[in-house]
Amino acid sequence: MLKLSHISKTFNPGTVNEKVAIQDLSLHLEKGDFATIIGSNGAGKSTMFNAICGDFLTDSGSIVLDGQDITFMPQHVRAKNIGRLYQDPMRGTAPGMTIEENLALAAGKGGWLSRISKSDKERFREQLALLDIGLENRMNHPVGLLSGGQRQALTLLMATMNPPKLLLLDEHTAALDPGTAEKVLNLTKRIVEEHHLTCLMITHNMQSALELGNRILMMDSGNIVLDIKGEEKKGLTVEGLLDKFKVGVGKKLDNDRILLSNEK
Ligand SMILES: Nc1ncnc2c1ncn2[C@@H]1O[C@H](COP(=O)(O)OP(=O)(O)OP(=O)(O)O)[C@@H](O)[C@H]1O
Repeated sequence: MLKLSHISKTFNPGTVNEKVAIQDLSLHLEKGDFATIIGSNGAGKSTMFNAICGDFLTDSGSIVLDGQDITFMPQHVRAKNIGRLYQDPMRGTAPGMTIEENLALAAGKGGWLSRISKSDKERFREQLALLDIGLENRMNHPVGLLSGGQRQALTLLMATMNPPKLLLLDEHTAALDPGTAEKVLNLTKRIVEEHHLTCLMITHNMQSALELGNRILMMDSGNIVLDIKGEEKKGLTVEGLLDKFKVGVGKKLDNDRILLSNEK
């Protein structure tokens, strides 16, 4: 479903601010793969997502999504097949518009909000009810009034309403309190399974990295240094995961958000 072949990206080349963010990175995701990604600060995790989404063109390598070479495809065209959630719950929804209007946009009704039919409304209500956070009774409320967790749940629903070929989750629960984060993670798991989505999820939470998905990718210095799946993933503990990183990379996983979250 996704094939990154030898992609590289250096920011500000030839200047004092030159930074090699991605270096000869290759990754092959099968349809339905759900890989969690962990790595040190500045390892290139978000940059890899930006490269996939077409925020910039990579310096070298190719990106193939579902058999189609998208290496030079403009960002807005790729966006039709790629859903993305960010850490900031304020991104991905229009705060001044109602829940119903936001859903209509996600459903592809464009600017024609007057086209929301009775059956659309019913469908939206049913989908919101599945989130199980009471949003189905607040369809006419502006999204700006929702809490961070409610907004992330809604963004997740919107990003997967027309199931994307690839779902990219960039620490999408990091800004939420632990209880809400767990709810949104459970919801993520359910939606990904229901639609058999191919998904990449960056997280600093080692436990989530272990519990969700079928693969764990570890990144360091602009590359994927470990790809853990199958038998190797089964029964792995947080300590075991951190040990693997230390042995594989030759240093401790160094991420300030892991330290702040009181994990090892
Ligand atoms: N647009 C840019 N211009 C210059 N440097 C950039 C740009 N985007 C990213 N970088 C640099 O590239 C490196 C990789 O950044 P990236 O955000 O991908 O790391 P990350 O693994 O997501 O880190 P974190 O866990 O801290 O979010 C960093 O050194 C970062 O400062």
